[in-house]
Amino acid sequence: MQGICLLGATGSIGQSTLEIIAQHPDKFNLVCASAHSSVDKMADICQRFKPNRVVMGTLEARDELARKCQGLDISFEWGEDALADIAADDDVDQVMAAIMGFAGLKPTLSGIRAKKRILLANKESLVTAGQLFMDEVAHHDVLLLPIDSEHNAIFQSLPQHAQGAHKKHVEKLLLTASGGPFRSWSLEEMRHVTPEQACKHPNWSMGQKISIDSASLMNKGLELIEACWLFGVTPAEVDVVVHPESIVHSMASYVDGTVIAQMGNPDMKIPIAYGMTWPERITTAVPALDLVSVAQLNFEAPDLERFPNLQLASDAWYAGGTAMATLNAANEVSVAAFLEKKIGFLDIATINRAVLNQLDRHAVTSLEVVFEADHLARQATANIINKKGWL
Ligand SMILES: NC(=O)C1=CN([C@@H]2O[C@H](COP(=O)(O)OP(=O)(O)OC[C@H]3O[C@@H](n4cnc5c(N)ncnc54)[C@H](OP(=O)(O)O)[C@@H]3O)[C@@H](O)[C@H]2O)C=CC1
Ligand SMILES: CC(=O)[C@@H](O)[C@H](O)COP(=O)(O)O
Ligand SMILES: [Mn+2]
Repeated sequence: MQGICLLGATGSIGQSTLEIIAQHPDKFNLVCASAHSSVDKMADICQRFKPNRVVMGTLEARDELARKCQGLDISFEWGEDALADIAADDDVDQVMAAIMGFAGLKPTLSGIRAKKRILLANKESLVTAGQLFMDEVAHHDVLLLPIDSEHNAIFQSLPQHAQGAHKKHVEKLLLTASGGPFRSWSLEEMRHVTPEQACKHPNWSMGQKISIDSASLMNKGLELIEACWLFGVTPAEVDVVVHPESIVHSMASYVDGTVIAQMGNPDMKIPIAYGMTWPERITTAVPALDLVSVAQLNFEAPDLERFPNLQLASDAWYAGGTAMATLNAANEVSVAAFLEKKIGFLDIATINRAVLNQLDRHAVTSLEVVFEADHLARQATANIINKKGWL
């Protein structure tokens, strides 16, 4: 029986993980769970799964949850320290890192330091603190399994004994991108899109932030950096390929001309279950892929002029140091501003570029340096957004 700590239990990845746990009660036990403010959703989780410990983002949310769950033998906690503590809980074997954004970094590091199996959905933690993150993984000899569908696909497409930094015979990684809801839209058409339109991903049902990132191709930019850290490559060794059907989840291209791909219906329960049971596999209740009904798989090159975020991510990688934390923070703030209808869709990339160019880059010598870069970039982004006529 594997004890699970589910960070971000009320989100999209959280819900899919709970489905896998519910399908296999003989294999998994929800020991700890967290959410930020979704009290009602968390109350349902508590009633259904009866974890030992639950952490909410604020004291108010914790108190409200505790009131709703009276009679349940659960420790109700709140705040950052408690979040880091549940990831290191003695009864936990695996930590599913599924918090949205930079807020996922500290608790994920806590799970690594406690030598738990890490199921990494939260790409922002690896993007912002990549070298430190991977050093901690190596230092604590931790099993890090990528849950992000593309990275999970690459992991499955690499030779069995060539994970991590070793990529014997592998020439390139082929990272697929759906292209998002505006794949074929002109810049003029994208100028006035609403958050509702941008959140309508053609193939995946996901949280708001990652849905906007998919629409602006910042998700692919973050994933490019994520792939570099996970598999020990540079952006020059990763080709982004737009594949509107999201059936091929990514590929590894070998020196002899072989390309190995992982395919499946677009449902996150597949990579989640894979991570939870690797090197074994279990059933997921996801329908088998019917290639005859899919009929066509299309591929095209990404358009960096209409989707400049992808180029910005590559630039940030090559700039190195805190540049990636800066870009990520700028993007988190600009996406939130777009969702609040304070800025337009195309402004996201314009602001991201301005912040990346404006702030100094520093070597990442400690976690504090990353947090400082994140803080400064959030401030700079908010200043740009609040400044009238910033364009
Ligand atoms: N959804 C998907 O299919 C995929 C997601 N990912 C990655 O997984 C992560 C989660 O994505 P997704 O599930 O879509 O996101 P959601 O927005 O659906 O869920 C986010 C979860 O994080 C919690 N949360 C939000 N802000 C904070 C915070 N400041 N502190 C603590 N907890 C917080 C939320 O709690 P509350 O509900 O209370 O707000 C919720 O439980 C992201 O990093 C995303 O990029 C990667 C691949 C695919
Ligand atoms: C499910 C998943 O992993 C998402 O990151 C998904 O890949 C988003 O799709 P695109 O960013 O390719 O549109
Ligand atoms: Mn992905």
